This record gives sequence, C-alpha cells and structure tokens, in this order.
Amino acid sequence: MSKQNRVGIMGGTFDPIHYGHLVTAEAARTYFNLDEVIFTPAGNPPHKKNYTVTPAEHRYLMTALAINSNPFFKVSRVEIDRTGYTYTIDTLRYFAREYEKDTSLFFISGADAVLDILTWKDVQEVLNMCTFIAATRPGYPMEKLKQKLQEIKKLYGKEVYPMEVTGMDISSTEIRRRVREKLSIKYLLPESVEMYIKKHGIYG
Ligand SMILES: Nc1ncnc2c1ncn2[C@@H]1O[C@H](COP(=O)(O)OP(=O)(O)OP(=O)(O)O)[C@@H](O)[C@H]1O
Ligand SMILES: O=C(O)c1ccc[n+]([C@@H]2O[C@H](COP(=O)([O-])O)[C@@H](O)[C@H]2O)c1
Repeated sequence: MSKQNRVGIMGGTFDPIHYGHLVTAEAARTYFNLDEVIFTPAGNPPHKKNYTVTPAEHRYLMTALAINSNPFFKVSRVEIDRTGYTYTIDTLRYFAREYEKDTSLFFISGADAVLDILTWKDVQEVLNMCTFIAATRPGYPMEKLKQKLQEIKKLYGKEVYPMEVTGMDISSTEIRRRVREKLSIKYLLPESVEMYIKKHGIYG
C-alpha cells in the first residue's frame, strides 16, 4: 500500500512575509506530520481592500527568499498567475488535480483568517477538500477561536483543527508601517527579505 502524501498549503498575502508566517507553517508541518508546506502568495486578494497590495512578483520573490533555508517549504505561483480575484477553493482544486489520488491537503491559516471564513467563496467545499488548521495568533485567544470552530462545525458539519503556536505578535501591517516611518524591522522577518525590501524601496 502506498503512503499517504500529506501536503500543507500556507495561504497569505505575504506583504511582506514575516516570522509569524514561518513559525506557523513549521508548527503545522510538525504537529500534522506534513511532507511539505507550499506557500501560495495571493494574486489579487478580494478582502484586502483598505490598502494597495504590493505587486505580486515582489511578494512572490520575498516569499521564495524567506523559505529558502527550510527543505520542507516550497512556494507556488498558482495564485499569482491566476487572473481575477484569488479564492482558496480554486487553489485547493488545482492542488487536488496536481497531486496523486492518495494525497491529503491541509490548509494552514491564522485565527484572524478563520474568524472570517463564513464569508469565503464555496466555504463548504473548501472544508470538504482539506483539513483546515486554525493557528492561534496574539490578540485572538484560544477561547474565541474555539467558539468560532464550534459555529463552523454546526453550520458545515466539518472540524477545523485549532493549533497553538508560539505567540509572535508580528503583522505585515506593522512591518509596512515601520518601513514607512524608517524604523528598524530587523528580527521581525528573515534578513534576506529585509535586504530585498531595502534594495527595491518597497513600503518606503
Ligand atoms: N503572527 C502571526 N501568527 C500566526 N498566524 C499569522 C501571523 N501573521 C499572519 N498569520 C496568518 O498567516 C496567514 C497570512 O497572513 P497575511 O499575509 O495576511 O499576514 P498579516 O500579517 O496578517 O498581514 P496584514 O497585517 O497585512 O493583514 C493568515 O492566515 C494569517 O492569519
Ligand atoms: O477564498 C476566499 O474567499 C478567501 C477569502 C479571504 C481569504 N482567503 C485566503 O485566506 C488566506 C489568508 O488571507 P490573508 O488575508 O490573511 O492574507 C489567503 O490564502 C487568502 O487567499 C480566501
């Protein structure tokens, strides 16, 4: 009998990617025994309307730099090469087609994203197609998260798995603000990404 392949998908805008994302993906890899984690920078995220998202190619390259030192991490262009708004359901359908039949997909997300999941496109199918992981994030305590997960279970009959992650109170919003205000972003994200931001004058 062939071994089940367990593939994690870490979705995000990654504008820019930071240690909160990387720690969460690594925690999911080890807790859920994943063979790999694929980072999928969003092309045109429908929900980030309050600011102009950095061009996808920059976000893709920053993600590639950030994951370089982890042999279990990969980055995919699937969302940035797709036209129109980026929806997770399309990404799951893509990976379900790409991989062999005996592959299980896991979608890794932070607590804030899960709290919004009822607004996602085809949410029932999203939950049917993958094991959905909800990582804690500072400011989104486990209790609040668990209540939401119960609501999801009632509405969709599907379990979303909570995962406690070492709290990293880092956000891309905060990093963008710090660059704008010429404050240090050292130790919030990999040095290679910090250098890339400087070199290309992003967020400045
Ligand atoms: N510090 C963190 N700890 C745990 N999960 C996180 C953290 N930062 C982001 N995530 C999760 O990673 C995924 C991608 O997040 P995203 O790219 O929007 O980063 P962000 O820091 O939340 O960005 P922004 O501040 O621009 O909203 C989401 O599921 C989000 O919940
Ligand atoms: O599919 C949807 O309708 C949908 C709506 C909002 C967010 N998502 C996904 O959730 C992930 C985290 O989003 P964000 O905003 O925190 O970067 C990312 O992969 C998004 O594409 C997906």
